[in-house]
Order: sequence, then structure tokens, then C-alpha cells
Amino acid sequence: MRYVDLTGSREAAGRSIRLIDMARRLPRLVRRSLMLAWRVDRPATAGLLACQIVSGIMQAMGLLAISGTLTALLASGNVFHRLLQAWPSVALLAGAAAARAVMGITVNWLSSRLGPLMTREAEQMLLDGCTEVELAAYDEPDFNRDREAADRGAQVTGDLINEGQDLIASSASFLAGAVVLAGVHPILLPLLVVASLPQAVSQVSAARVRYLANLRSNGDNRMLAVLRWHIYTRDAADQIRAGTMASFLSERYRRTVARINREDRVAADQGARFSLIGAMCAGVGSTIVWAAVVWLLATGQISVGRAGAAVFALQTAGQAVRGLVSVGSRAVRTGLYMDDWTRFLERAGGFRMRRGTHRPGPPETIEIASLSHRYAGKDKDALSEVSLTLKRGEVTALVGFNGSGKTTLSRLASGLYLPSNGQVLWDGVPTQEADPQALWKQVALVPQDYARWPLTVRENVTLGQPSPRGDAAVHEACEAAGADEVVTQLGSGLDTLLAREWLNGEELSGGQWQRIALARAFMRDAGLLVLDEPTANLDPRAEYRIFQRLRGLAQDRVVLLVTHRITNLAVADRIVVLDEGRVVQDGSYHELAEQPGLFQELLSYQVTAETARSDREQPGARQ
Ligand SMILES: Nc1ncnc2c1ncn2[C@@H]1O[C@H](COP(=O)(O)OP(=O)(O)OP(=O)(O)O)[C@@H](O)[C@H]1O
Repeated sequence: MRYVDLTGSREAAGRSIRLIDMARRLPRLVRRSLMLAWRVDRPATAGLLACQIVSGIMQAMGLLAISGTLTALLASGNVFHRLLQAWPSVALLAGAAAARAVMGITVNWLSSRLGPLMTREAEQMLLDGCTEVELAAYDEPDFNRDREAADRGAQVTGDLINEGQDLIASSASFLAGAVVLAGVHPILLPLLVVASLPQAVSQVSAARVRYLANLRSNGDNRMLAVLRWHIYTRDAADQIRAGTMASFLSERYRRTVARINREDRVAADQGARFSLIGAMCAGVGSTIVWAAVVWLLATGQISVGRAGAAVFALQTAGQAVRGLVSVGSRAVRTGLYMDDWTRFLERAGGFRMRRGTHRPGPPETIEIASLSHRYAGKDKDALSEVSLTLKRGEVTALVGFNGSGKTTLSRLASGLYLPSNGQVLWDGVPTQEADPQALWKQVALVPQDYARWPLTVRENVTLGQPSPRGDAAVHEACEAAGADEVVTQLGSGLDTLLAREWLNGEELSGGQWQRIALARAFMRDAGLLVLDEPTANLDPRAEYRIFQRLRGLAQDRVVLLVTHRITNLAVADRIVVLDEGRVVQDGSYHELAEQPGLFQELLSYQVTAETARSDREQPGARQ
């Protein structure tokens, strides 16, 4: 089995990496890296640019000083006189070298300061981008793939500053060498550039091969991250042991890695072949250039001193061209990853929330009108033609078999999903016309799989939004959810960190966590309370208390309860029975209990203590 991502447009972008694209892209990349650097640290960016300019000037001066030194030393006259002539050039040479060394150290210092800042900033922008997408995005493989790619782009953003700096440095060296070479003889510079071209092409080809290989392994790499998460973390640690799954997971990991290695190996071999061809061409090119220098010297077209300067300038410019090509191809690859990041941020993977601006208050009614919903990639609706009205002051319960659409309906009612067809109207306004943040201020949700935030108890309950009443409100919410008993047992009360993996962190039991999750909902001053299996982990006493409180809570809000505990449903004003995404029954507990239908069937599966006892006392009395 192979984990595959569709990578069409990115693959096309990768395939289009050619020398000409690289030349076009490089200035844009340098500009982009400098803009991000400017955003995170202006003085460091300005310092970096200044250092590069000074360094380039020093390099040119150093090369000119070499020419001056050689000309003076090789001139006629006595040694002392020649040394005297040469020493200002030597001093300039030494000064320029020292200045370049200092600039180099400063550039390193500033780049290492900027790189991590840029990576963190890129990650932060990505995180912000992710919170702005529709929840439905997470059901789309495309979105998940693009987010992973963008994450990789964010990680390499810091590299771009080093690559950008290397590019600027190589360009400055090339310019310095070019100025000197052009001064020595006009043929040398074009000859050097032409001689370097084959190597440039081969380097870019190698970069293209590596990028494409990486792209092909994208799905597998994503799966490795998922496997690592499950194997490393505590969440599934008990199940891996009790289920003796370790060797299966390890083997799956190994096989996935082996596939990636095979792709990498092919890319490395192909890249090495390109590099070898490039190096051979570079050797031939260098021979031609050096032969040209010797020929110019032999035919008296340049002096020995100028030939000496040409040697150094050729070395400098040749190194610069090689540097430009090798860093350039790396930077282009980094740039492609960064394109993934930029594209994702621009479009939020194509799923940025674009809803209205209406700011709803606590709803009087939530009308669900001819609502249908189909999840991405599914060929069947999860909900079909559902119509019902939820009212403030009422507890509406949703019941039905697994997969009948209860959770989907509660997510649509709370505006987490937008309907594929039909409408959800909060006091007459469709959810897509409401400002989502304002709407969710009116939602208190206890989902089936509630988050166990590695935060303090206080933060877990307030969700980072403390009440003006301070801890008094937190204690009240905890009391309402039965979490007060949990808090009093914890060493540091509300300040206790709920994460065993950290020093002084505490772990809670499943039921204790559920009480905290309920306290979160009770803490929120929201007009819609959605409870999805809120008591699945609670002991009978805690469960009884929650249901006792529910009526009081419903007085000034809409309450939507999803539960499989049919015996608790007497608390609801109204029960809606769902089957395969359709409403099949709707009424009070007593009405539905009397009617033949699915509700009666569900009721019949509830083995009460009464029936169990009668079964024990009268074996064979019930079939
Ligand atoms: N994120 C999703 N992406 C695709 N399909 C989904 C998604 N969530 C739910 N479904 C599908 O929608 C249907 C209804 O699921 P839903 O979770 O609403 O059922 P439910 O009645 O709450 O089930 P349960 O009682 O097991 O909690 C199921 O067929 C399920 O496979």
C-alpha cells in the first residue's frame, strides 16, 4: 500500500526548473527573503545588506590591489624600490582581506539571527492561515496535502536568508572578478561565462530531479509523520502495547521509509550523473579559459602583472559562478517549497472562510430548513432534507444509530459546517451570512472527542478567555459540571498543568476529563449549547447531576443533545430520531415511546436493571 498525494500543479512547476527559470526566479527569491527578513528584524536586514555591499567593494579592491602588487613587483629596478612601490597595494590587499573577514563574520552572525526568526514567523503565519479556513477543509485530501507542503515551505524559509546572502555574496564576487577581468582583456569574461554554462545546466537539472523525487514521496512522508506521532506519543501508547502492535507499526514505518529511500537513491544517482557531466564540462571550460590567458600572455597582448591579476580574477569569478549556480539551484528548490507556503497563505488552501458580517446574538430559534449535507469525496448525503426548529428554552435530543447523521446535524446547527443544500437560519439569518467568530461566541460545544489541552485547569475551562468575574466563574462552571471534585484533588487547584508529560503535570481519568470538557461549555455565556454524548465517560451520579441541571440551563438558551442513553431522554422536550440522514420521528419522549417505530426499537435495546433482574430471576421468561 502506498500513500499518494496528487501533486499535479507542483509537479509541473518542478519540471519547469530550467536555467532560464532559475535566472528569472532568483531576483524574486532574494527580494522575497529580504522582505520577510525586513518584517522580522529591520536593523539586522539593513546591516546584512550593508555588509554585503561593503564586502563586494572590498573584494574588487583586493583584486585591483593584487594587480597593483604584481605590476610593482614584476617591474624593472632594484628590489628595495619595487617593494616600496608595491607596499601601498599590499596594505590595501591586507586591509581589504581583513575587512572582508569582519564582514563575513558579521553576515554569519546576522543571518543566524534572522534565519530562525524567519522560520518562526513563517510557521506563525501558517498557523494563523489554518485557523481561517472552513472546517470542511480538513475533510479534503487536497487541503491536507497543501498544508503539509506549506509546512515544509515554512520550515525552509530560514534557509532562504543564507541562500539569499550566498547569492548576493557570489554576485558581488562575480562582479568584482568581472570588473578586473574586463580590465585585463575583453575576451576573458565572456569566455568564462560560456565555459561555466554546462555546469550550471547540470546543477539545475540535479536540483530538479531532487525536488521531483521529494514531491513523489510527499504522501509517504506525510504518513511517516502520522506514524511517528502515534508511536511516540502517549495517546496510543497503551493500545500499541496491549494490542502488540509495535512490530506491525514499525514494519509499516520501515517499508514506507524504504520506498522514500528508493526514490531518494534514484534522485541521488541521477543528480550525481548530472554533476559528473557538469564537472567534466567545467574542466574543459577551465582549460580553454586558462589557455586563452596563456595565449594572451605569450602573444604579448597582456603583461605578466595583468596576467597575474587575471589568474586571481578568474579564480574569484569562476568560484562565484559555481557558487551562483549551486546556491542558485538550491535557492530555486527552496523557492518552490516557499511557493507552496505562499500559495497556501494566499488562498488558505482555497478554503478561507468567506461568510457574512452579521453578528448574531443569543438565538431565539435555529431553523433547519430542507437541509442536506454531503462530505467531500462521499457519494451519499450524510443528511437529506432535514427540517426542524430548535427553540430557546427547549432541550432537543437527537437519537439514532451510529452514522445516522446526529453529529453532522449538530455541527451544521452550530455553523461549524455550512450546508451543501438548504439552510440553517439563526433568528432568520443563514449561518453563511453571519460573522463566524461572532456566531461561535454564541456556541458552547461539548464534542464527542473533546480536546485534552496541555494547559492549566483554568485555561482548559476558560479556553484562554477568562471571565471578568475571574476564578469565581471558573469555580461555578466546574461545580455545574461536577469538575469541582476533580479540582480539589489536584495539588495546585486551577493552576495545575493537565499534562503528565511535563514536570508537575497531572493526568486525569477519562470521566474527569469529560467533566472539564463540560465545565468549558458551562463557562461560556452562549445562546446555543451542543452536547454530543456528554456523559459517555461519567459515572451514574455525575451523569444524573448533569441531566438534572440541563433543564435549568435550557431556560435561556437553545440546547441540542446527542445521546445514545435513551433512558436519559425524558429530560428532553423533544426528540428527533434520525435514520440514514433523514428525520424519521419527531415528538416528546412519551409520544415516541407509544408509537411503533425506530424510537421504540432503540428503547427496546436498553437493558434496564429491571429487565436484567427479571431475566435473572425468571430464566427463559424473555426471548
Ligand atoms: N468528516 C467527515 N468526512 C466524511 N464523512 C464523514 C465525516 N464525518 C462523518 N462522516 C460520515 O457522515 C455520516 C454521519 O456521521 P455522523 O458522525 O454525523 O453520525 P452520528 O450519527 O453522529 O454517529 P455516531 O452515533 O457514531 O456518533 C457517516 O456515514 C460518516 O461516515
